[in-house]
Amino acid sequence: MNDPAHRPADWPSLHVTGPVNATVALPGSKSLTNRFLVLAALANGTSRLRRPLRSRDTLLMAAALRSLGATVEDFPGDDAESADWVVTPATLTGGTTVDCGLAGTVMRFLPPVAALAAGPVAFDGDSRARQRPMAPVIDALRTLGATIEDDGRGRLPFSVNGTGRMPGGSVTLDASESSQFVSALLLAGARYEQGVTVHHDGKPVPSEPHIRMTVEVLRDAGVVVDDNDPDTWRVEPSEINSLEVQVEPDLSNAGPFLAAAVVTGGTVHVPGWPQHTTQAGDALRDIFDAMGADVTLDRSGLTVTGSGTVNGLDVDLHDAGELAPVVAAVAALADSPSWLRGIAHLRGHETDRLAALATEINALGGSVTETEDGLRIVPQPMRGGLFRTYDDHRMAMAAAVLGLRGPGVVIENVATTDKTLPGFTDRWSRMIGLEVTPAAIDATAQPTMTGGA
Ligand SMILES: O=C(O)C1=C[C@@H](OP(=O)(O)O)[C@@H](O)[C@H](O)C1
Ligand SMILES: C=C(OP(=O)(O)O)C(=O)O
Repeated sequence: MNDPAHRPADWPSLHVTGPVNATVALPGSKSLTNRFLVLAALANGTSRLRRPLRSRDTLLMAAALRSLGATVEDFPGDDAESADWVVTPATLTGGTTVDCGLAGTVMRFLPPVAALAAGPVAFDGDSRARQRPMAPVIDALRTLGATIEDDGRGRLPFSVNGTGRMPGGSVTLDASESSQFVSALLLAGARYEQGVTVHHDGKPVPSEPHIRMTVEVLRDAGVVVDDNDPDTWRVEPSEINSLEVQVEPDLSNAGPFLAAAVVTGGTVHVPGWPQHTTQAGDALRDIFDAMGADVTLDRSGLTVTGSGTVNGLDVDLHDAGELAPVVAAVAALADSPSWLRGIAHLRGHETDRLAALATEINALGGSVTETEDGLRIVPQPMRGGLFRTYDDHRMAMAAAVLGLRGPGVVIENVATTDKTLPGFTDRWSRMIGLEVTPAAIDATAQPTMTGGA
């Protein structure tokens, strides 16, 4: 991958000399879409998901559920970009292999579902997925009655050898590396004979809004969940009601677009921003406000207007780690230093994001130091150059933000953004007012473009 001759589609990112002013509509939330798909496949009837996200992570989830026996069909909806998904559950059967790609939600949420299937279900994924932490889910499923064959490393690949039923019960695990370990067991737990009680024992669980999201979608589907005691969640055994839901836009994916307003002194409006949400991306409102932007949420959506100066900030992103790459990019362009804290767990994300951000921002002239649990960022004049993305969609999006202000930033393998936001380069180009043509995404052939609104 480091051999320039073999690098997939590098993209000279777009540099602007004036403010970015745009309205940017975003497709559905990855986290909500994949939770709804799982619950719909376990439900007591046919469900309909409106405006679901169709990206690599959610297409892998849909394909996996199909291979376990559920039907997931396209149905014309009211969103031109994305047909509805109609999901009809069926008795789950094994004898299949699940490709997790690099999706944490697939590799963590589906083994507890596979434990309910009759027959073996093999799990594997991208080479980096084989390094992402999984052991707490594997160990917990064994405690709850599942048989799992693995090589003892507590990582992909492994096989869940289901019998068509799961006893369930109580389990203690350490979810300090990922909230997804807890969400995974809760999502399937209602279908276990004794339900499930999950107790966390360890350093604080990251990404807590994602667990709240899990609890909320379960309750909306009629499942009784008790989360009154700290670090303990109890899901009662019950049916899961079929769903009729509209997926909110992905607020974390709004990050780079809103950041474009912040770093260029422009205005970006994201329609449909929910007034109430469990999405971690909602934290962008406070973050960009603290960085000096004007942030307004009203019925039409969220509007962020950059003031022309960008304040550095000291922020704990433990609850919203997936925002860190874009916030780091904005911080690198700020007028004063920043601390991003509480994000040691990002070392187990799509790549080691702390190392990757420090290495790549520094390669463009920045000054980023990795700390035990985050990043210290001291803004410096930036230069152009290749920004490696390590198969991480959010690294590519962070690079696009840097490229707005510094000409000559080339984003390696920009297609990695397909993980959660297909068509990223088209959407980005439209945002800054460029006509989108097929040639505009033929990265290697194009000079750096200068746009502006
Ligand atoms: O449950 C989810 O949908 C997610 C939980 C979080 O994972 P971690 O708790 O591993 O950070 C988040 O970063 C990820 O993008 C999506
Ligand atoms: C950490 C992320 O994804 P995953 O669901 O694969 O963990 C992310 O999208 O930032």
